[in-house]
Amino acid sequence: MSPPVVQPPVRDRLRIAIQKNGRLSEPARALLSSCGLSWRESPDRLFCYGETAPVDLLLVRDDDIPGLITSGVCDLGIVGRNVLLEEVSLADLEGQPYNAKELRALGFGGCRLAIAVPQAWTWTGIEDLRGRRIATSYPGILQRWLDDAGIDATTVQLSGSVEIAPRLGQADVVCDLVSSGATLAANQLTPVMDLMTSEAVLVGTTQPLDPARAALLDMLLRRLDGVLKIRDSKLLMFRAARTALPELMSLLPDAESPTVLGVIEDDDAVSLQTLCHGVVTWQRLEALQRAGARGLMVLPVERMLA
Ligand SMILES: Nc1ncnc2c1ncn2[C@@H]1O[C@H](COP(=O)(O)OP(=O)(O)OP(=O)(O)O)[C@@H](O)[C@H]1O
Ligand SMILES: O=P(O)(O)OC[C@H]1O[C@H](OP(=O)(O)OP(=O)(O)O)[C@H](O)[C@@H]1O
Ligand SMILES: [Mg+2]
Repeated sequence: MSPPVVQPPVRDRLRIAIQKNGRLSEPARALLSSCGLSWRESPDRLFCYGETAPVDLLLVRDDDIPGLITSGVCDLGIVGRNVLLEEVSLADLEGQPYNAKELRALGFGGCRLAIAVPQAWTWTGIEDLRGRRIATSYPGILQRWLDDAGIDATTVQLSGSVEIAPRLGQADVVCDLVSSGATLAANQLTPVMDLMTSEAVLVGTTQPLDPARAALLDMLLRRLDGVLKIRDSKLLMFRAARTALPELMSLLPDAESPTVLGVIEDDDAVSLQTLCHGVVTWQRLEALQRAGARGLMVLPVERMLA
């Protein structure tokens, strides 16, 4: 007799997969903490039980995150867009649909996936890749990009240290992640074309969630939107002559709905407060001061709910 099929119990807690060790681990945790989540560490440090909300964390290799979501083991994940797009591309090349998608871009882990060629080459354009061997850890993204461009080339799949492949004679060029460009330069390579720009993204399933988890996801997205919106925002306050307002406003193109208040016993003066979404540098403050602003104050914004 075959063993009975055991259905997994219905989960009423949300489960988020993040990278265990690596570039995205700390910023991902910090972002979720700033959404009011906290966890109890388990002895194995692989599963963290949500304390302030029924939202648990799973700590894994980043490559495993998309699969954990498509298989329904986790509801959400934080991973580089490059990793998600690779899985989407591989499914697409096989004519399969993919049931996970990017829900939010998170503004950290920025890098790009680029083609880089030996510095000795004179690069004339994408046609130069025809018939070449390209080393990469992203065969799916690369293949789709080559197909779109109608270029026939050979992919040499490597899981790391891709930049060394041309020097070892394994490949002619590389297709790898670039941030500062230091690794390429150290290997005498020059970036010539970008396939994509990447940053950490929140990934979720395209399948409907049960009502309990759907409500938790809604709550998390609302908090996340509030955090992302104000992350680089500051509350700016100053006083000025009423007549100086037009010039001052022209210096604040990123100011959101400024509030202008009257000043007691000075009809010609106003007090202004506004949310600035760009970075408020000393140079900006000095420009405002030259235009007549006085008593300038820049205040951090801790939370915002639309
Ligand atoms: N040099 C870089 N600068 C900025 N972001 C990067 C850089 N390299 C990679 N990233 C981004 O950070 C993500 C994680 O990079 P990391 O090197 O930690 O991954 P990994 O070695 O594959 O980790 P894991 O052990 O979890 O598999 C990448 O998928 C990419 O989105
Ligand atoms: O442009 P740069 O700032 O030099 O960064 C790019 C390098 O960073 C990543 O490698 P990582 O350091 O994670 O090593 P690995 O991929 O071999 O694990 C990426 O794979 C590149 O090799
Ligand atoms: Mg990885």
